[in-house]
Amino acid sequence: MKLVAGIDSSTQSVKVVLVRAEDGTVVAQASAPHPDGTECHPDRWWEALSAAGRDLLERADAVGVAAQQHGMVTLDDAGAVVRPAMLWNDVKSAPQAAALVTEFGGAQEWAARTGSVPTMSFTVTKLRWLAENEPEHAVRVHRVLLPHDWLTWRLAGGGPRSAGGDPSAEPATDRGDASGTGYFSPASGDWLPDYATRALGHRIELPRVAAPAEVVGHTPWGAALSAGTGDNMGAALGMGLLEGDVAVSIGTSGTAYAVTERPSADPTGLIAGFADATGRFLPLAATLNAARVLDVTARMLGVDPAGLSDLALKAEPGAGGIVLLPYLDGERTPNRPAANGVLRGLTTANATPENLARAAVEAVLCSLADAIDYLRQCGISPRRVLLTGGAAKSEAVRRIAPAIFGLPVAVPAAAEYVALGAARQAAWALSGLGSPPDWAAAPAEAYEAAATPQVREVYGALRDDAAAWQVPT
Ligand SMILES: Nc1ncnc2c1ncn2[C@@H]1O[C@H](COP(=O)(O)OP(=O)(O)O)[C@@H](O)[C@H]1O
Ligand SMILES: O=C(CO)[C@@H](O)[C@H](O)COP(=O)(O)O
Repeated sequence: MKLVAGIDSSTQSVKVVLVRAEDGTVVAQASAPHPDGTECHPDRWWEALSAAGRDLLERADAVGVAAQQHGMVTLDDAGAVVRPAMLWNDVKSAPQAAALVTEFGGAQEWAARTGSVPTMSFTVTKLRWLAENEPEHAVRVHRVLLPHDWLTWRLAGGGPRSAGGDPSAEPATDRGDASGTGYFSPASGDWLPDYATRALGHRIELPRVAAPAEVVGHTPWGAALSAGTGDNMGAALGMGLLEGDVAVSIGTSGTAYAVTERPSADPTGLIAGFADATGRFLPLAATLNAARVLDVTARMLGVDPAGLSDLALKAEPGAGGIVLLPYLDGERTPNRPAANGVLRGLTTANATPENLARAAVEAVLCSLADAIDYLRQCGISPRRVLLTGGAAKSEAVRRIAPAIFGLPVAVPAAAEYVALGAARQAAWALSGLGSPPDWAAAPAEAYEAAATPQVREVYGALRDDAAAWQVPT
């Protein structure tokens, strides 16, 4: 019996699953936390992976890594990390994003060339930030990798000699994760090296873009390494998204995405035109404020996640007139890097823990309902939503989601879908076959509810009221 391991190196933690290659049955799994923040030294990911993967990875015949997208891992000519990676949720490069859009021909041109109009999440904007703010680091950058590329390279023995690695090992990436850099064309599958050069100020080495089922190297114990991918592409492969399905993930980020046969190029920038991990495409809207909005609301109310859910379900739809705009740490979709959260409609009568909890759940879901609408504007017609991510464990989120989305919601059985997608890619690479192995779709719990468009209307009025969310400068 062949075993494959899948890794999800996400913002808050790393998860490792060991599964049977033939049918995807999980044999063992483990996780370890990552440090909090919007920058992280890649060595911390390696240490967490080493802790969680102990006793699992070495049992695998093949390993695949999926990881948080966009993070900028800078290496010098000896393969050493130049500075901590700037992550997708780091908003420092918002001014550089706006400048690059203008400098490289405007939003239409960016969408046509790269599939996306870059916000501060995209790697290219972080390159420009580095050039402008840390020239002493910028000048040392020889190679730029994404989090999953770097971890795959380390698993293949790559790394600086000081860490026992081989700096000359050739790194690889896949078209899914490459499409979040801002210097790659998802439609053609080629790097756009001039974009990276112009952003940073000098030419850099980029990883080879591997085919979806390629073996890109081997671990020291002989396991095959698949190309790996970004976490959202991993989840799409792990869940086996079908035509008509829109996946909504509520983790550190909120995402809504679908698998399509044709590339997308949205000049409004609301939809990122990513590639997927199978040779198709993954148009996606990503928000910065998702599960953490629920975390901080629970903390304010002095309850745990289950307590927040209980409170929210005791309140009526519309939270007694309280509405929360959840752009707590600036927002990416829509592009409002300087926004903060806004709570509107508090009265002495409605200011209860129940209504505050409900307002937080409705806020996160309304921002993701907007994301689903942006997908519709790109020609996607969702028939149901597959709800995943850490906050999909919340009963309130599950029960309120169909009312806010106006769509049936299916919650696949609790599992690490990003890590399972990485494992499925590894099993595919191991098989040498033309398509991913047929693993049975996970059973899903169905949730339906009467739509509450009035909740979205009140939310939409606050979202569109710039005077309310603009922070005075
Ligand atoms: N029962 C729950 N109710 C609400 N939120 C939850 C629950 N369980 C976990 N979460 C939240 O899920 C988030 C982590 O989700 P996850 O998808 O693992 O994140 P990421 O992949 O971005 O690191 C945390 O913010 C955590 O508080
Ligand atoms: O930036 C994006 C997608 O474009 C995020 O979805 C990241 O990929 C991080 O995801 P999580 O840590 O929330 O899983």
